[in-house]
Amino acid sequence: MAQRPTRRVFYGSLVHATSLRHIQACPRALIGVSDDGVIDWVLDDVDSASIQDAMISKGWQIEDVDFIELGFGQWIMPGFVDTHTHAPQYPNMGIGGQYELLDWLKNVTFPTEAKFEDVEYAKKAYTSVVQRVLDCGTTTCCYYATLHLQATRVLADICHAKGQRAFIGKCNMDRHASETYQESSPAQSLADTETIISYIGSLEDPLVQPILTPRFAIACCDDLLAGLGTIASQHPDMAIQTHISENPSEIAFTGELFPDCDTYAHVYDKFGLLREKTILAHGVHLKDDELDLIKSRNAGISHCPTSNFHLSSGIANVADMLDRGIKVGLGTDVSGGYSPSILTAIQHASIASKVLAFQASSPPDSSPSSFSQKQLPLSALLYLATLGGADLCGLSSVIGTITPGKQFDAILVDVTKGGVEGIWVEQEVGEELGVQNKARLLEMLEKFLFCGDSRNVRTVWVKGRVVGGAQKP
Ligand SMILES: O=c1[nH]c(=O)c2nc[nH]c2[nH]1
Ligand SMILES: [Zn+2]
Repeated sequence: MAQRPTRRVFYGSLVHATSLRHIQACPRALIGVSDDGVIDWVLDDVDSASIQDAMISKGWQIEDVDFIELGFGQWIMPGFVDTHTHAPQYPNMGIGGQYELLDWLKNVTFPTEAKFEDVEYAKKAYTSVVQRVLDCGTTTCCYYATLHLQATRVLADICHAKGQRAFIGKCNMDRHASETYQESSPAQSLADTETIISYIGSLEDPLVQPILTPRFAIACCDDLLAGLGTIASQHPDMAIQTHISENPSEIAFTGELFPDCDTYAHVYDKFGLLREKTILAHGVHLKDDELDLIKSRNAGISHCPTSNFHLSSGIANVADMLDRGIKVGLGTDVSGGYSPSILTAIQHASIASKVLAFQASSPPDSSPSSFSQKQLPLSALLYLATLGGADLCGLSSVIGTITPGKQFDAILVDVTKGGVEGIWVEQEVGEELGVQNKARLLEMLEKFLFCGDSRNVRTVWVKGRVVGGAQKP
């Protein structure tokens, strides 16, 4: 029996942000994806009559491939990268907004996370969390788990089985949490960290990687942070995630606990935890010298605007970070944030930048290369949600754009009525998408980013494998 072809060719629109300032919109692209999930070639503007010839020019025959033709109002774009979320907090989404951070942790979050001691509960909860995140179009996700070793294994197993690209972190937290939800000692925390690193390695899945996860400086004693610094030095390529400078009371308490450190960022630096692939969530109140330090260490920020608004933390000055050349990605930060979708983070990142712009006391920098005191353009929003997030995680050569040699982590978006009932886009009589109307494609993209939801995310691929979406083929 003839083998089913697994090479795929897509014909239709392609949209991606290749930099903070540039969106490439190709209304009639032809994309060849190899059977190993790697993008083999991309042709920018192909007339429908020339498809066969174009494929032959790449050495591909139409009979040997799955050929997928997109309709009007549909396009391929890179999957989203969520650079900061808490898998065990999904049961709490939408509640607790009356609190600020430290009370919210005590009253809402720690009691919920404590339930993940029960492995059966973890299996049920994490199975639905990971599928929900995938269906939102998030192909790469940086997950905080809880402090529990077994439940963290479960989260890694589920990402592995479902095919999500994921960073999985067992939380380190040996103080200032609660009697029933706190690790017993730094030694225990470090031993469990070594165990989870080995366990995730044993899955032999390049998509699923461990990430060191000191919860935040308040929750880790000096010995624990020092031990994590040692583990980090033994694994120079491993990613690290933590929280920084989210809320004034948190910053003040951190200062009391680490009187020898000039700033919050210096605490992590002192213990060797500030380096390339260190993902610092929030960074709402960072000072100049901290930003300099973060930049000099090549670490970056996960901007979590939904959470920053919901827990009344403040507004992170992303434009300033970008002007300084600091890496920035977006994070949903569920359940400080109340949405699992990066689309919501995009919308709130836009609002946050507008609020800062209209509150600014001086006129914006007139240089076109500066983002400061200006609203973030669509290109920057899309970049943060895709390639910027990938860069923060050390994956910019692997994912984040639809480029030959990268892996096909992508979503098929549909903003037509055929996709979902509602608003959306009507094709005008005689209207075709071609090079002459890229603007129409960009308008549809904008509509999706600001009013879309998971119903518009029709299919989701990670490394060429279908892993989610509203209408999986
Ligand atoms: O938004 C946050 N969510 C958390 O779970 C957390 N823990 C420490 N600091 C935190 N901030
Ligand atoms: Zn968080």
